[in-house]
Amino acid sequence: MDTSYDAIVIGGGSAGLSFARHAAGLGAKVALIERGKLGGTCVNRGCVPKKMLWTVADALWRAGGLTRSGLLGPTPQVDMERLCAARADKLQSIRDSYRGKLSEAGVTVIEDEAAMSAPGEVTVQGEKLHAPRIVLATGGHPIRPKMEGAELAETSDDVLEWTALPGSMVVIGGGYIGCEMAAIHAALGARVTLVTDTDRVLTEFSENAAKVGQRNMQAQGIRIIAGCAPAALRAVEDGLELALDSDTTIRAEKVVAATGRAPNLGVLGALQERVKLSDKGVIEIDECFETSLPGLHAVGDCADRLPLTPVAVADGETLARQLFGEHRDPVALRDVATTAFVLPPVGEVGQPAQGTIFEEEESTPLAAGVRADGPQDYWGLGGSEAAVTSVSLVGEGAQEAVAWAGQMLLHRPDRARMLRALGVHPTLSEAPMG
Ligand SMILES: Cc1cc2nc3c(=O)[nH]c(=O)nc-3n(C[C@H](O)[C@H](O)[C@H](O)COP(=O)(O)OP(=O)(O)OC[C@H]3O[C@@H](n4cnc5c(N)ncnc54)[C@H](O)[C@@H]3O)c2cc1C
Ligand SMILES: NC(=O)c1ccc[n+]([C@@H]2O[C@H](COP(=O)([O-])OP(=O)(O)OC[C@H]3O[C@@H](n4cnc5c(N)ncnc54)[C@H](O)[C@@H]3O)[C@@H](O)[C@H]2O)c1
Repeated sequence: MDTSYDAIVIGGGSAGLSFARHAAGLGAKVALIERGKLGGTCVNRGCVPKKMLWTVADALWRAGGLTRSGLLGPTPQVDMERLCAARADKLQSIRDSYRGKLSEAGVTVIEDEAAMSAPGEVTVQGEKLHAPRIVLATGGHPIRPKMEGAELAETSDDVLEWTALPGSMVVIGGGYIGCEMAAIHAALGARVTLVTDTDRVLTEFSENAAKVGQRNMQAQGIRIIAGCAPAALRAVEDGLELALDSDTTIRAEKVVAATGRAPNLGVLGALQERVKLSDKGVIEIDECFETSLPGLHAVGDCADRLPLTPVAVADGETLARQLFGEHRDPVALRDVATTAFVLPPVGEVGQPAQGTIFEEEESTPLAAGVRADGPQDYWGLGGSEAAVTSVSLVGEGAQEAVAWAGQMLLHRPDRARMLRALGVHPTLSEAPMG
């Protein structure tokens, strides 16, 4: 094994893969070290398997809502064996494609656990490797709530490997993961309760969009208990019992903790003392993704950016260009579009905290896919008449539309200019034009 490189990247997820391929493409000699499966969280236990489940859940949910509009026939059933096989094939094909791209780019891939042994030095498989630039792209892991019996709860890592669907489940946490897991499994037929310690779900989104999202989840049959941090979890004969307080308990087959994630920092060993963390507990970085330890960079979920795949991928490429090509500024986080895959999705881009200048709730049922019992749609524009700075959407297709809305926001349009583009009728896009 070669022991000297221009850069060593630890972690083969979205950020690490992007850095390695781009740095090697710019002529650098790069080693990538991954202890698990190539592709990391997004490919193996995040976005991709989640979206596969969501797609099946969405189809069932749509079909259910269309019976009153005349869609009849046998109710579709989920065959978990087929779904798991399709998932395994899909994930393997993505991993294979990454492996091919790394090999084409000339990246040395080492599949084992890496540890930093000194600045500029990484130990793997008993060998010491050296590089003037070490890049941490180690991602994160789910954290459990502080309560008695928390170890009995499963996490999104487990849920995305389930081979059978539960009849009932409690989800703790009302963030992206909690809401997505709740909406998907409710559509797949489980009786779902979501318990969160905040006063509403999806607090990362603007209040009114999130409230519409929450009402849609309730309309799906999900029981939402807000403002509550459960006290204890214990095993009972037919499943689990979650104590909300001293008097109230809920029983369910499965309990899922979706109470946040923390960065994987074990790789730092004794060097951790020299690497500054932000208030959020992730690695603090400067404009060049450099940590407080010179020559050590961090990208993706372990760093203080936004824990989203497109950001991890863009930051990996930006750092590669900064180190081995021409300087490029990191993408501005204010312009990153995002979506919670509930039913229908809640999407947002920009800075909604700057105030709302236009809102419409419950647009025509036609826009909601001709469902007689259509869920509520929502359209919100934020900013000022002179400069629209955010778009919030709830409705079918919001996950696609919000990205294009983000393209418009890059040009900082005034409201009149933004509304000059007509929406397509009958779709979610036409609401703010009317
Ligand atoms: C359930 C779920 C759903 C999600 N859905 C979406 C979505 O729809 N859209 C979206 O944009 N984002 C989504 N995300 C977030 C997205 O998955 C992450 O932002 C992204 O995967 C982060 O990539 P990363 O490269 O920083 O980290 P990771 O993908 O976590 O990669 C880090 C890698 O480092 C490896 N590693 C760690 N320590 C070591 C070590 N010491 N030695 C060697 N290797 C090591 C790990 O094995 C891992 O493979 C989701 C996340 C979850 C959990
Ligand atoms: N669709 C997507 O793009 C997508 C999907 C999944 C995850 N992600 C990314 O992953 C990140 C992590 O997601 P997440 O949902 O794990 O974390 P999160 O921090 O967004 O949500 C955690 C939720 O759990 C609640 N909570 C924490 N402790 C609790 C307790 N003891 N009792 C009750 N509630 C409690 C919090 O108030 C919060 O609502 C997100 O910020 C997001 O960037 C993105």
